[in-house]
Amino acid sequence: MSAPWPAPRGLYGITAEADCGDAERLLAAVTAALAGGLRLLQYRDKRNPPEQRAALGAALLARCRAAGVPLIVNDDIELAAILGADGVHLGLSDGSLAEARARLGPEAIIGITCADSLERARAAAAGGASYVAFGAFFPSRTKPNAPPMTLERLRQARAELHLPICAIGGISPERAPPLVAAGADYVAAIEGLFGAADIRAAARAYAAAFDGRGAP
Ligand SMILES: Cc1ncc(COP(=O)(O)OP(=O)(O)O)c(N)n1
Ligand SMILES: Cc1nc(C(=O)O)sc1CCOP(=O)(O)O
Ligand SMILES: [Mg+2]
Repeated sequence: MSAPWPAPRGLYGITAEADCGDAERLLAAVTAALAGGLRLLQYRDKRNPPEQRAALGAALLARCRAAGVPLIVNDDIELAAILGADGVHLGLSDGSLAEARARLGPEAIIGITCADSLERARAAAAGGASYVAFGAFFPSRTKPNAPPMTLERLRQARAELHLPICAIGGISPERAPPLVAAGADYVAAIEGLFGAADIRAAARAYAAAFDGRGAP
């Protein structure tokens, strides 16, 4: 059964490329993050061929279902459909929101990258997106060319938009609280979470930024 949406506010973990070469390592990392309070998981894997991504995605979905946490597939609408995942995340050069909605159905979680653009977020909201993502709030070693986004624009987005907002880009646990205070419902992290020596402790530290804040 699909996980409920919106998921409670909190940490949105995104799988690290470094873990995607080893299924055991990937599942151990995700299991630790779930134990630490991860609220959403995105399967982002730009290194493996389709068959391997289908196998890893299925294993991740089983793990997420057991924890009641939604699994979002990055970029690939068809893989999300084949897996029966909870949704898909689309950037500027990925498939369209309309195409994803038509393929995945009305209940699917569809997230849209808005970079630093309120205009794009307005269009995504009007087009039926489930959440919008802004970034990069800090320099990201994972995605060094992501354009910068400001806290002030996040506040504007929060004041105007009536759908969940995700913040992304170079976010460590220490950097999460001001983003949450400015209106982020989810903070997305790769390196700060899956690059941590203790992934469960890192997830807990992110989750602490949301203490006292309930559903979006
Ligand atoms: C939650 C979230 N926000 C933004 C992105 C970036 O998406 P995109 O711009 O398509 O870049 P890639 O991740 O595909 O390299 C994301 N994946 N997740
Ligand atoms: C995948 C991605 N998208 C971004 C955006 O700004 O849209 S930043 C980013 C990388 C996030 O990884 P880390 O937490 O390691 O910085
Ligand atoms: Mg993409």
